[in-house]
Amino acid sequence: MAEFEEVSRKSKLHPKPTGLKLQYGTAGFRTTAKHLDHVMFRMGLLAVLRSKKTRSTIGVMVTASHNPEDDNGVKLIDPMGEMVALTWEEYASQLANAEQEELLHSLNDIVKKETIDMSQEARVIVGRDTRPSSESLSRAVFDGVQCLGSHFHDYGLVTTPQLHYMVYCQNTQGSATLEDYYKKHSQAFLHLTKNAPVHANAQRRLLVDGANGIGALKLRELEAFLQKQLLVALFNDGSTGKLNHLCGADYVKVQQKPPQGIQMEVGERCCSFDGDADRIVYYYTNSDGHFHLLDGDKIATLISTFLKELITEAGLDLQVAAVQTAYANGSSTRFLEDTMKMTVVCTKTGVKHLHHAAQKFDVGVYFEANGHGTVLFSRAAEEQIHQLAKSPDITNEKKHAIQLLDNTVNLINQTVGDALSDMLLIEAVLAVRGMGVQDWDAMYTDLPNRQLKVKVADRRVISTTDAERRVVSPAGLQEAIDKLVAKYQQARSFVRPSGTEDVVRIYAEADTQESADALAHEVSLAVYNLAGGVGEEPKPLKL
Ligand SMILES: CC(=O)N[C@H]1[C@@H](OP(=O)(O)O)O[C@H](CO)[C@@H](O)[C@@H]1O
Ligand SMILES: [Mg+2]
Repeated sequence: MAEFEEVSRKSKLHPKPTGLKLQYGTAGFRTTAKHLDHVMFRMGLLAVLRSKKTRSTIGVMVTASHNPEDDNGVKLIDPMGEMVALTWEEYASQLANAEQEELLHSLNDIVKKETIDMSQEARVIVGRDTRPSSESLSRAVFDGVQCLGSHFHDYGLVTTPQLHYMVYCQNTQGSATLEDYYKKHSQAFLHLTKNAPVHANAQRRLLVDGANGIGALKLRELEAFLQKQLLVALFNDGSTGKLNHLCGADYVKVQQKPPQGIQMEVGERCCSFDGDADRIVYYYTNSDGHFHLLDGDKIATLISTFLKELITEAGLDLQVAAVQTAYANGSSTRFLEDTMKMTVVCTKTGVKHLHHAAQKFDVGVYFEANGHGTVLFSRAAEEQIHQLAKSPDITNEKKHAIQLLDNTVNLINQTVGDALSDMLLIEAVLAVRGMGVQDWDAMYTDLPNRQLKVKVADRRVISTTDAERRVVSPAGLQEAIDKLVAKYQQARSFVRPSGTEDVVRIYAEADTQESADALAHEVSLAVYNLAGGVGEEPKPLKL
């Protein structure tokens, strides 16, 4: 095709290392930054095709989220701000893996399969995180877009959820600025909190660990819109430390300890973002120095309880459901089902699965235990809420509830989990309900748990079923896990191959930390022995 002449020329400037194979994984491509230039160029090309196909603006985000600073990655964003459709993930892998001389063929193949009208206009928007490699990698994306004769707009440094939101706005309102994003979310926050009770616990400042990343920069920008209604003390703002190094949401969740670089007093409310600010976890230490983590499960519980109460108070008939993965703490599932009488759905790991499951309800609250999540309102539910909020003839009590609910809808970034918007929502709920972080923590007590990783020769030998909660192959592994679990009280364990790292993940929970650690270790030995472990045999954990 004539359109591809320029691609042929330019692609030589972005050569693919021969033989390198990459997969569009759970959250896009992710690997060491030096292997990604050709991938970025090609994702620029693919974004143009996707834009032509959908006749909409498509987003390309350059980030590797919580990975180390030297890694990078790229995620594609579909027209309504959601993650790119599954078939296009496959095209992405196909295009990224085509050897240099196969590139045009591969491109043509996608054009044919998708019957793309190449004369259709395309528009691509691009954003990036603060990694040193991100700027030049985003230039490779621009090159890809331009050599198919298309336009791009560079949003520069933005969080992943901000770019998702920009894509959504471009395709619904025709324009989008970061200022719109800050105004919309901060106004909803201010409306929600303006009449909140003055409560000693809720008044204190919030300590934020910015993971030395983009979230820190963008929090500073957001702060200017908050009229001092939220006092933020920002740590790990990127001025000295390394991105995600000994800090950030992933570190805090997996290590179950505070990040370095934060100065927290007993009982102070703290939170951590991850490297692209699409995850958040909260924590505090109590007077005996004990660290308390309030992860995605606790966040989901706080938010769904709040929404459910407001919906009831407003007299609306809307079903609130929670969507979790197997990593959700068993106590949270029990609390939601038994105490809150809510429908709880369990999906496979990866937010796209949770997002799709949440779309099936009037109000779907979805969170991964690691702190990535948001709330989805069906179009009809949102419409009902907005209409009732405008209605003049309702009681004062209902009016109060519906206005809170209406502002809550406006505060939520429904396109994807968003650390900034989730943070404002949590802060608003705590303020409105006059709750401190300990009150929130006391809603239920987490079962002690442990996550481990085991390296095996080929993690694909492990296949799972029942939303990854049971192993199908290799033979005997599930039976071994069942036997080990039966030795402990309130125990649960499962294993699955990671979608982002070359490891098998082990999860265990039980009535005590000792039991959870012992179970996790025994299950990792079973994996090592039955699924082709490599390297040293897993050792017991030292407490
Ligand atoms: C246990 C865990 O936290 N897994 C993470 C991790 O996936 P794995 O497939 O487990 O590597 O990265 C995903 C992308 O960020 C995230 O969606 C998921 O929750
Ligand atoms: Mg992230």
